[in-house]
Amino acid sequence: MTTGAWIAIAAVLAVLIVALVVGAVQYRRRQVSLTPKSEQPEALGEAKDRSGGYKSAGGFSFSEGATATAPPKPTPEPVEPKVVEKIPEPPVAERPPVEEKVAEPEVVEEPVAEEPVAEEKVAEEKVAEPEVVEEPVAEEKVAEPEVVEEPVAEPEVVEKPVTEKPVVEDTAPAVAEPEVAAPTAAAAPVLEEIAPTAGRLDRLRGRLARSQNAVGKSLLGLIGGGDLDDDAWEEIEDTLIIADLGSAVTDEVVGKLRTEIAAGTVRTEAEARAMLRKVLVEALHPEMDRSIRALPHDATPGVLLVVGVNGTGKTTSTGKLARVLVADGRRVLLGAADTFRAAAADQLQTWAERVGAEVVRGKEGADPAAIAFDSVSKGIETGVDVVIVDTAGRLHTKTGLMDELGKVKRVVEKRAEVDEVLLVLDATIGQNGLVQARVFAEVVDITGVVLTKLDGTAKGGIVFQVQHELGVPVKLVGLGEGADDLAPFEPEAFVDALLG
Ligand SMILES: Nc1nc2c(ncn2[C@@H]2O[C@H](COP(=O)(O)OP(=O)(O)OP(=O)(O)O)[C@@H](O)[C@H]2O)c(=O)[nH]1
Repeated sequence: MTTGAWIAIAAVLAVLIVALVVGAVQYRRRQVSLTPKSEQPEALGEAKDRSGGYKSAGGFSFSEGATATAPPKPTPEPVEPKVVEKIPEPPVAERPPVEEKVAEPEVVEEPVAEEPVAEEKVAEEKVAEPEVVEEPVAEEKVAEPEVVEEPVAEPEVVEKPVTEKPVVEDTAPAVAEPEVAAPTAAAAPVLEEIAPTAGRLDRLRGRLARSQNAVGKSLLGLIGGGDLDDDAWEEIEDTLIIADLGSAVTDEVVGKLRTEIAAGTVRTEAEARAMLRKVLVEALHPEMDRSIRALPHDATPGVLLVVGVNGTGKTTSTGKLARVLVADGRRVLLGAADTFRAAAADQLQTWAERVGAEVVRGKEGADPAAIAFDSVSKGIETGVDVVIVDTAGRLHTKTGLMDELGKVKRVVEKRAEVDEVLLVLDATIGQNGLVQARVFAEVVDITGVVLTKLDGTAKGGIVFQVQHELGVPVKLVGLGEGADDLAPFEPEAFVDALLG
């Protein structure tokens, strides 16, 4: 080979070596530049912020609790022994998926996982380790069927549990059953978009108007019709009674209307309308504080108890309220203390998952007070802004209710002050709702009322009566089965809807 040929080969080799070196350097650079990204993916940041993106402009009014209900108690450390015993022990197996932890670092699940089935431990221990989302045990199987029926309002909800809980293999030892954890572990929670909370009552007003402004129209027709004789006044009274205002409020309203008419200030239809509006708004006591005491204070979360008879819309209203709070940027924990119906906890859990709230639940039949206690304990431990406890509302006997509900409140107060006790009433049952309200009011200090199903009745007048009877404000109204069909109650807007 000639010298020239050698030189050519050497040159080619040199070029190859240089190319290899450059290639290696670039490859390493790429590796290095990828690392930091993988360590802090932006997506994670978003997932961690459960309420990010859901900020709302307002509409609902939240405040700090403090004075309304029973004054905070000293907080004795030891938990009631009974409570402890009933607390359902979470099977270690139920651990939530890894992604969940990523999305919600504060979530309690971690500690739970490390916990053996140490039920016999001391009370305090349990208190400190609320079992998040688990309930194996045979009883659950029995309750299975209910799960299927429950998700009336949210089809997707239903599917999860159903799919994951294949009619429980009757034989296997329930305790180890993984299906129990299914709903929790059920895939990465897809946070839903929450409808703007501002101006909700206005937006939902049509639903009220549809069913109720017949009342307003008839009143306007009578009052704006000129001279009012006794028959006309009687008809006005009947209209108000039929609309469920009750005799006391009806008397009050009619009395004021008579005074106004006698003063001769009402000469036109517009004036009649303005006068009627004023009298009805006054009867709704617009001066009452309707803010929801859900904000944290004194380093503890706001604590709300939601009470009411089963079927009135307690769980649904709890879920809707959680959505509003999350939309307001709050971290929410829901306590499924309605252990009377197996599906109720699943239902609540689904509501929570849809907005990224935490849940504390126990198995069916567990002591509601224990779950309520654990919920508040966990809420304090994880530093959430508000804990909402959905209670069971069996109304078998007044005594039973007294015992159960009274105990729930007492036990919760060992950990934190109860800021708000919301009584959920179904507007469609009219007078019966009032009877229920009286019973509950005797058991716990109701601080506010949530009137549901106002979209399905022409008897919105129950609002007047409930406030008059209980002396507490209607704070929220349910206007549909949709997840965001909950609105703050505003007397003026309500009367406007009534008058059409
Ligand atoms: N139309 C209408 N339906 C409502 C409203 N609020 C709740 N509901 C429906 O009422 C039914 C009962 O609601 P739940 O929340 O399960 O009632 P609950 O009081 O928790 O009953 P339990 O879970 O048995 O304790 C469900 O079908 C809800 O969708 C409302 O404002 N309007």
